[in-house]
Amino acid sequence: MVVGVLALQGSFNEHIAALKRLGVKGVEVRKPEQLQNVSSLIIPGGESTTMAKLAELHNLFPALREFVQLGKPVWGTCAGLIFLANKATGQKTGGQELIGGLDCTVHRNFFGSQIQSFETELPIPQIVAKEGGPPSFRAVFIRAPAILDVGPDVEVLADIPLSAVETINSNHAIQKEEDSTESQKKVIVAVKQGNLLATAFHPELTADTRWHSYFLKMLPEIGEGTSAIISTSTTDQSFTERSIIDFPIYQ
Ligand SMILES: NC(=O)CC[C@H](N)C(=O)O
Repeated sequence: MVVGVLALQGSFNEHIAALKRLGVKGVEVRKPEQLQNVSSLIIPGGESTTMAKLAELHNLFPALREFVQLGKPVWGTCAGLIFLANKATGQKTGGQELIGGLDCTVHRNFFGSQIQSFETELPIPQIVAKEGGPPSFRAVFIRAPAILDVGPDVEVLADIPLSAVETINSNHAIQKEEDSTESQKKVIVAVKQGNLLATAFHPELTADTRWHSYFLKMLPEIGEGTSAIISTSTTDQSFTERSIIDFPIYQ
C-alpha cells in the first residue's frame, strides 16, 4: 500500500518520513497521472499561493478535484487545509486557486506572521478515542490558518481558545472586539468531512504519529479494524523533538 504525498513544495519529505515510521510508503506526486497510482493523498504545509501556482503549472487542479470528488481519502495540513477549503479569506490580491471540497471557510495566516508561530498542547478527544495516547497533542502552528465556519457535514476534531495563544496578531478582527466573552472564543483547527481530513497545524513535524495513524485508518485498504501495521506509539526514538526555530520558514 502506498500513500501519495503532493510534492510541489513544503513539508512533503516530513510526511513521507512520518508514514515510514508507521511502516507505510509515501510516494511523491507531482503530475496528474501520478494520482492514478495512489488511492489516498496528503497535501503538506508550505505556502498555498506558491503551491497553487505550481499546481496550475503542472495542470494538477482538474485531477486533484476529481480525486476529492471521487471520495478518495485526502488530508491537508496547514497550506493543504487552505487548498482543500471551499472558501479562503486573507488571500493575496487576485486570490488563489483552491481544490475545494471541504465545506468551510479558512482564514490564511490567522494567527499572524511567521514570528507569531507557536506550539500548544491541543486537546484531541476524538483522536485519543481511536488512537489512545496522551489527552493532548503538541501542535505546531507555523503561520497557520484557522477555520472560521464549517458546514453541517463537517466534524470538528480540535479547536483552540484564542486566550491560549499569546501571539495572536493584534490586528486581527476577533481580537479587536472587546467583550467579556473574548477569552472564551475558539477557532477550529482540525476537521473531518467524509474522507477529507484537515489540520491547521503540522503533525508531520512532531514525533507523535497519531494523526498519521488516524488518517491511515480512513483508507479502505486499512480500515478501522486493522491495527497490524499501525503503531500507536507516540514516542519514536528515531525522531528527535525539535523546536519550531529549527523548522523551515513557511510563508
Ligand atoms: N505552515 C503553512 O503551511 C503556512 C501556510 C501559509 N500561511 C499559506 O497561506 O499558505
